Amino acid sequence: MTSAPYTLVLLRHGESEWNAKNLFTGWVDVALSDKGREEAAHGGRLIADADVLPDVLHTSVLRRAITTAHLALDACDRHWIPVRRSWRLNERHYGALQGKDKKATLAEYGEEQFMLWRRSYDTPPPAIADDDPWAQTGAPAYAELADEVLPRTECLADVVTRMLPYWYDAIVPDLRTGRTVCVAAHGNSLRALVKHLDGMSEEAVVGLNIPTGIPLVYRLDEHLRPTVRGGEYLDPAAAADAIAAVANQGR
Ligand SMILES: O=C(O)[C@@H](CO)OP(=O)(O)O
Repeated sequence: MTSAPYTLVLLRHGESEWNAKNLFTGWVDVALSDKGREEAAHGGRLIADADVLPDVLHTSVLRRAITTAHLALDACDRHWIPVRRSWRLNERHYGALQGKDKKATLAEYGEEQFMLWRRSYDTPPPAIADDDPWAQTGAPAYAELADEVLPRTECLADVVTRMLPYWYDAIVPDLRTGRTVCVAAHGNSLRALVKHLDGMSEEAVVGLNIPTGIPLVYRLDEHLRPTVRGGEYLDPAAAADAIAAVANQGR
């Protein structure tokens, strides 16, 4: 059997208020719904039951990931572990689609364009205008980001490019010390990370969806390659249902 010295726990935030309303969210800083808070605490109980207690936490700077991590870690008595946050783990910036209804967007632009924007690897949605109410221009959370680095839209390829430096510079060093690392992030930033871990092609990642609130555990070998491709969901049956629900959003 391949030895697996490193353990990585990926956690997509629980359902957000905008997931519940079926709105494109991206960098808009929405809260968890009550169901999302429940999912987060349940995720923490799954982590405790599977005995993959995190030693260190990395989150995005968006409250739905931060709150999810807090509730999950509280539920498994790991609320006290050190934490680092980075915009590099944020959800994909959804450009001018932020705040738009998914169903209405599908009806207006048709299946092909809708899926190109949602899941194609390298087609970003139209850029958001700086004076759009859902733009992040001037937001204090990004005050340290140079204006030309602050995204106005992103495709998944852009997320891979901005996420990987954080993987190598912040997460990998924690794994290498033998700590169990929890990464609390988002559907598309975790798709970018899973693509990297599993060595997925650009074509294959189009079909990858990550469910909310169900921990996904990767055991990694000495080269940081997964011992099980795709990792292992701590509740595989619930994950399968939730993956189908994410894939069908807008319909
Ligand atoms: O709206 C978003 O930011 C994301 C995640 O909720 O949606 P999608 O799954 O459509 O990429």
